[in-house]
Order: sequence, then C-alpha cells, then structure tokens
Amino acid sequence: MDKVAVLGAGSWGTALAIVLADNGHHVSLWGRREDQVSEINNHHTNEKYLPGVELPENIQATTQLSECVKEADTIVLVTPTKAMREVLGQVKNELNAPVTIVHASKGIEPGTYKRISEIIEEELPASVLDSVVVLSGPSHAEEVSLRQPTTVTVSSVNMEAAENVQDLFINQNFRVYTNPDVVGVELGGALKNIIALGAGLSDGLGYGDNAKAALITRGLAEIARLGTHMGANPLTFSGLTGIGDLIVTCTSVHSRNWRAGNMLGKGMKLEDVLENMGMVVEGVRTTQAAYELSKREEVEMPITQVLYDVLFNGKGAKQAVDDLMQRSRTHEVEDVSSLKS
Ligand SMILES: NC(=O)C1=CN([C@@H]2O[C@H](COP(=O)(O)OP(=O)(O)OC[C@H]3O[C@@H](n4cnc5c(N)ncnc54)[C@H](OP(=O)(O)O)[C@@H]3O)[C@@H](O)[C@H]2O)C=CC1
Ligand SMILES: O=C(CO)COP(=O)(O)O
Repeated sequence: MDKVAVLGAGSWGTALAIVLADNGHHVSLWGRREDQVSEINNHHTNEKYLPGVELPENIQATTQLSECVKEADTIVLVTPTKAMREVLGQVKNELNAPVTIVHASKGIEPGTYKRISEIIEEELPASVLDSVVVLSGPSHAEEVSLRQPTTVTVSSVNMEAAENVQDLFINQNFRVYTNPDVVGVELGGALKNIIALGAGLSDGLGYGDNAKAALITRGLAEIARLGTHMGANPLTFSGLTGIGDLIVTCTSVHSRNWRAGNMLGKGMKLEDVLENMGMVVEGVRTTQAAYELSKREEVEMPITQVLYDVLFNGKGAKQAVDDLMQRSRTHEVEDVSSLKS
C-alpha cells in the first residue's frame, strides 16, 4: 500500500485522510499545532474540525513537514488557498524526486487570478513535480467522515495520473470520476462558493426557496460564462464539480460559505462572521478575485458583482437582492459558443 502525505489537518484534509486510511494506505497528516497532532495520534480524534469522529489508527499526524512527505508516493494538499504558496515553498525544500500532487482546495488567488494547479506549477520546479491532479465535487467533510455516499471528480492534463488518483481514493462510499477539463473543474469548485455566500445571504434575509433556486440557476449561468471564456468545457458545469457542488454548497447547513452568507443576511459584519466561523470561508477572497477577473475579461457576473459590493463596499444585503431583481430585462439562454470568441 502507498504512503500518502496529507497537508492540512482541517475538516477536509482529515476527511480525505479517513478515505485513504479506509483504503488501507499509510496516511501521514501534517498539522501545524502540537496539541492537535497529539490529539490525533493519542486519541484518534480531531475535535475542532470533525467533532465526535473516530479516526482510523493508520492515520499518523505530525507537525514535521519533512517527516510527513518523506518517501510519500503522493502528496495531497488541502490547506486554504491563501496558504498555498507558503506551504508549497516549504514542500519544495523537502522533495528530491518527482511526486504527484493532488489538491483538494477550492479558490482563486486575488491579484494573479491563478487557479491552484497553476500556483502549484509556479511554485514547484519540474524536477520535483510529476503531475498535478485536482480533486473536487459535492463533498462536505462532515458527511465524508461518516462514510456517507459521496461522489467527486479528479482532473489532470495527465489522465494516467488522474486514473491513479481515482484508484487511490475510490471505495464503496466514495465514488471517484475522471474529467480531463482542469480549467472547468477548478473554476466550478472555486466560483460556487460565491453563489453559496449569496444563497446564505438570501436565506438570512428570510427569502424563500424561489430566491434560492434563482440564485443557483443564474449563479450557474455566470460561473459557466466566465469558465467557458477562460477555456473550460461548458459540459463540465453540468457535472459534479459544477451544478453538483453548487447545489450542495447552497443548500447544506455544513457549508461554511452558506453559513457566512446567512450571518451577513442577518446583519452581522463580515469581520465578526469570519471570527465566529473559525474555519476557512474561501468564497470571500474568491469573490474579490472573480470580480476583478470578470472586469478585466469583460464577462458579465451580476451576482458576483453585488456580493463584492456587500463584502467590500458596505452595500446592505437587502439592497443587493433588490439590485439583482431590478437589473434591466434580458434573455435567459445565451449562445455559449459565441462567448468563446
Ligand atoms: N470542509 C469541506 O467540506 C471541504 C473543503 N474544501 C476545501 O478544502 C480547503 C481546506 O478547507 P477546510 O479543511 O474546510 O478548512 P478548515 O478551516 O477546516 O482547516 C484549515 C486547515 O488549514 C490549516 N492552515 C491554515 N492556514 C495555514 C497555513 N498558513 N499553513 C499551514 N496550514 C494552515 C489550518 O490549521 P490550524 O488548525 O492550525 O489553523 C487547518 O488545519 C479549502 O480550500 C476548502 O474550500 C473542499 C471540499 C470540502
Ligand atoms: O466545497 C465544499 C463542499 O463540496 C465545502 O464548501 P464550504 O467551504 O462552503 O463548506
């Protein structure tokens, strides 16, 4: 069985470590706090991130990155997007042979507008990087850790590497598909967090299912609009990493982005919301990145635009919804192929 290094002992890193451990792999889980590492090794729990879940004994945690990645066949990166470059800088110093990097994080970097696979390729030289594979889909850590049925997709420009990663993770509770469209898979996973903030905001305001269905549907339209413009296959957005992840994140109480939006809709300030959450809310930075990218590329993203104003320009939540409802009238269905030119 393989040795797999999982970097990031938060909710998702720990849930993926459980999947890998259930598949019989030796899992080394990197966390940055001694108390957490000791709790995982001695009590087989990670109470802050997955309360009440018993971890398999073949997950060993460490604060030492060198020990974690030593002789690992595969490295799974699951830290927040904001920490990616810093963590990759440390990883680079520990590698001396090419390795496959799987990433399972969902975000776009403000300023550079890079996807995570692009950040990995920038930070790791080809001498230590075999392939990059992205793992994404509708998959809340809380349910995966309880072995509830979950489906995800893995994507890479190297389909052999994607299939190897499919084999690494797949089991009876965790079904893994492949898709060669890295751009679409990464953008779908990152951009749905913006719409989930909006769905939470709408629920927090007391609006109902009609409003949420509208946000999901029109949200998908603008995700696909930007995504196809950036080179994605439009069909990817009707798959697990598109509509699938959008549905789960906009409708689940597990979603950090939905919960953050919900608190904003109830009138809380952004800084208090983030403090209260104690876990990463990727949609906030991704809203900034997607807003700026959509301006640069001249792609219309009205939901992203009003959320940007709520998060960064003090627009009220109700005003944001009113603005969306009062936009000038338009067609629903677009000719996606014409957007590519
Ligand atoms: N939670 C989920 O269900 C899913 C999450 N994701 C994605 O996975 C990624 C991680 O999310 P999630 O696990 O939920 O996040 P959490 O907030 O649960 O955990 C974040 C983890 O990253 C660590 N971390 C934060 N900053 C740094 C840093 N600078 N260097 C090293 N480690 C750091 C934290 O350490 P510490 O505890 O010490 O602060 C913690 O272990 C995100 O991109 C998210 O979108 C994708 C699918 C599902
Ligand atoms: O990506 C996710 C589920 O697929 C997790 O979403 P949240 O970060 O909003 O919890």
